[in-house]
Order: sequence, then C-alpha cells, then structure tokens
Amino acid sequence: MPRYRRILLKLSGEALGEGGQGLSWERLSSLGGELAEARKRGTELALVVGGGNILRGASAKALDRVRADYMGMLATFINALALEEVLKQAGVPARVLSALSVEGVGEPFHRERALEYLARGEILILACGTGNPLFTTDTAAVLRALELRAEVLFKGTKVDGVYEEDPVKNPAARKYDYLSYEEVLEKGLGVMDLTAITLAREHHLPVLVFNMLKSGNIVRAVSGETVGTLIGG
Ligand SMILES: Nc1ncnc2c1ncn2[C@@H]1O[C@H](COP(=O)(O)OP(=O)(O)O)[C@@H](O)[C@H]1O
Ligand SMILES: O=c1ccn([C@@H]2O[C@H](COP(=O)(O)OP(=O)(O)O)[C@@H](O)[C@H]2O)c(=O)[nH]1
Repeated sequence: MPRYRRILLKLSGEALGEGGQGLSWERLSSLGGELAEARKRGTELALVVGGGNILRGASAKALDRVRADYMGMLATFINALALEEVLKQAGVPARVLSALSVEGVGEPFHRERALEYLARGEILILACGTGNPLFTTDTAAVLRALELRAEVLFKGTKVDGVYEEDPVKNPAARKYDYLSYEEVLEKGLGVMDLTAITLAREHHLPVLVFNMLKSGNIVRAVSGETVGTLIGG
C-alpha cells in the first residue's frame, strides 16, 4: 500500500535548470525516471511546476509587474511541456492542464476532468499557476491540492527543508523536522510565500518541504520515508 493515495507535488523551476537557469535535459530525464518510479508505487500524482529557471515576475524590475507575471506563467508552461515529454519518454501517461489557455498545445484546467485523469493513472502537469498575476506557483500548488483533494503537498525545492534562517545565506542554520503553520508565520520563515502558507493553514493541508535535487528523494518522500520538513498543525 502506498503511504499516500494522492499527492500534489510542486516542482521548483530552478531545479529543472543547470545552475538554476534554463532547462537541463539530463536533470529533466532523471526527474522523469523518478516520477515514473513514484507513480509505480500506486500514488496518484499531480504536479505544479514553477518558472523561476526562466522568469520570475517580481525579479523582472524593468517590466510592468502584471505583464512580467503573465510571462512568468508562460514560463511554467514551457517547463510543463518539457516535463510532459520526459514523462512520456519514461513510459508514463502524462497530460498538461493549463490555467491559461494556450490553444493547440495544452488543455484548459478543469477540475472534474482532472480528477478523472488522475483516477486513470495519468500524471497531471498543471501549468500557468493560478492563471492570475500577483500569485506564485506555491499558492497555485496549495489551491490545486485542495481542489483535487490531495492528502499532502510536497514542495520540492533546492534546500533540504525549512531552516531557522535561509541556509543559502547562513550555512550554519539548523533544519526543522516539524513545524506548525503558526511557527512558519511567526518566525517569518521564507521558504513559502505568506499567501500559500496561510491558505494551507486555513484548510489543514500538510506541506512537506524537501530537496528535489537529491536523487531518489521524490521516491523516498512518496514512499513515506522521513525527508525534509513537515509543516502541519
Ligand atoms: N528559513 C528558510 N528555510 C529554508 N529555505 C529558505 C528559508 N528562507 C529562505 N529560504 C530560501 O527559499 C528558497 C525556496 O523558495 P522559493 O523561492 O519558493 O524556491 P523554489 O520555488 O524555486 O523552490 C530556498 O532555496 C532557500 O534559499
Ligand atoms: O499563479 C501564478 C503563478 C506564477 N506566476 C508568475 O510565474 C512566475 C514563476 O513562478 P514561481 O516564481 O512561483 O516559480 P518557482 O519559484 O517555483 O520556480 C512567478 O514569479 C510569477 O511571475 C503568476 O503570476 N501567477
């Protein structure tokens, strides 16, 4: 029996690129293999993919913010197509469902259809975040996890979990194994944006933050092994 029946897995855009930028085919194909292995264990998987390897709205200071956010959402669409391709190459049925309509290459997100595809064993790749500017793919991941009744949100990122301080800036910072939503908010721990963590708290959605750059970690997390930091309450 798998540890979880249905998981929403958020994949960091930066973790798809070399040095955080662009698309690394090597990384993508090893990710495809891991996701195929995770799916074999019997867990239904919906993925929300980020776009930070191509463009983050808040960082594109020269552009109008809303315009930049639409560009950021389209960046997630490019990543989603790449993921769909590597999953198909790994022999897994996969499908892109998008919050913004990009006719000809992706289906619009529709909750009831998404639930049917998941029940059929397809891995869903949910592109373009929430479809609205001024949000993040972390918030989209919480939203979709709740809509699709996932038991847990896995946030795959570039660090091993949630620390007292950003471990990139302070390598001596200590990692937490478990945190309540309140602790994340009170301590101002920057691993997820406030909107995302607040929405998760309101609906009691557990969030597991773990390092997706470490090979095998996705399968470990899906199998219920202890990795990363669990946020709950
Ligand atoms: N307290 C903290 N614990 C862990 N990571 C933190 C913390 N504060 C800031 N970070 C930073 O947050 C980053 C992950 O957040 P985010 O920008 O959402 O990345 P991504 O969506 O690409 O995974 C980590 O790479 C880490 O450098
Ligand atoms: O619902 C959403 C999700 C994403 N974005 C834009 O898409 C970019 C890429 O997403 P994110 O930064 O969350 O990617 P990640 O950090 O996970 O790679 C964001 O910076 C935003 O500009 C948005 O406008 N609305």
